[in-house]
Amino acid sequence: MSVQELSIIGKEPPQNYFHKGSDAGILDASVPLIQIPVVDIGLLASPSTWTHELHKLRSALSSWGCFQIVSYTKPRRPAKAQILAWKSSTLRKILHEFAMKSRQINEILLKAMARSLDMEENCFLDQYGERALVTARFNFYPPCQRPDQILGVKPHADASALTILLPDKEVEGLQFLKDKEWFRVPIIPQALLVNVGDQVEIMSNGIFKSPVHRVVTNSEKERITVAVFCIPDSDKEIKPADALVNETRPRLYKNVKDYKSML
Ligand SMILES: O=C(O)CCC(=O)C(=O)O
Ligand SMILES: [Fe+2]
Repeated sequence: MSVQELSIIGKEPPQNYFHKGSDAGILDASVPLIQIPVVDIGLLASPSTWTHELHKLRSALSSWGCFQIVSYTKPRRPAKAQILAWKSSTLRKILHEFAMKSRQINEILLKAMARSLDMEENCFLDQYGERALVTARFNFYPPCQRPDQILGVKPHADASALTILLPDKEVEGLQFLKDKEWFRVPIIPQALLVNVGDQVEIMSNGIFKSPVHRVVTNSEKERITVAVFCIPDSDKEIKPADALVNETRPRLYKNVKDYKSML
């Protein structure tokens, strides 16, 4: 029987679902809120508006490794793809549009991240390659009777370059680890959550952190999220950008290739 079915009939999940880490038995859904900025992706598009957003981006990524994005400032003309996304009705079409949009967001953000470190804007994107992969994972967390002992997802860091998460509109659950403490992500309507994955940590020579995160469960409500993993071309060598290696900041990572399958 699946955990979803067990949850419906009110039974506990098998033992391997019980959290056994150092904070086992005290899983806390009410940890402090994360202090990360909301970046307006529309403002990242032009030199006249990007300075403040780049500053926020750099500080969020070097401390937390994540931030939220919104698009309050609309592009001058809505892209055709955007209009299509509203109108299309089948999951296949919507998912395709979402993947395409995620690819664009990934590109805009990798350029902005390079600029925020005063580097040439294609520094990260060039490593990314032409045959990059966008994979989406649907996460369904059924209500769980033992939220104090059972995690939805165990602590991990993502193997992607960037991860773009479409959070649940009503139910919190995602938490990030910083300085050995857990912080929860609030629900911000219309926002996407972006976190750095291991491969951007490598490219940035450790300046941007790939944060450890986990998902706690809820006793009453189910939670659904879609995680989009942006993954570099498996033929491309990923390495710390030359401009970020110097005498004061030695190279911290070896070159990696097809990193996702190395794990
Ligand atoms: O569901 C979430 O909030 C996050 C899921 C996650 O971390 C993952 O799929 O890698
Ligand atoms: Fe994750």
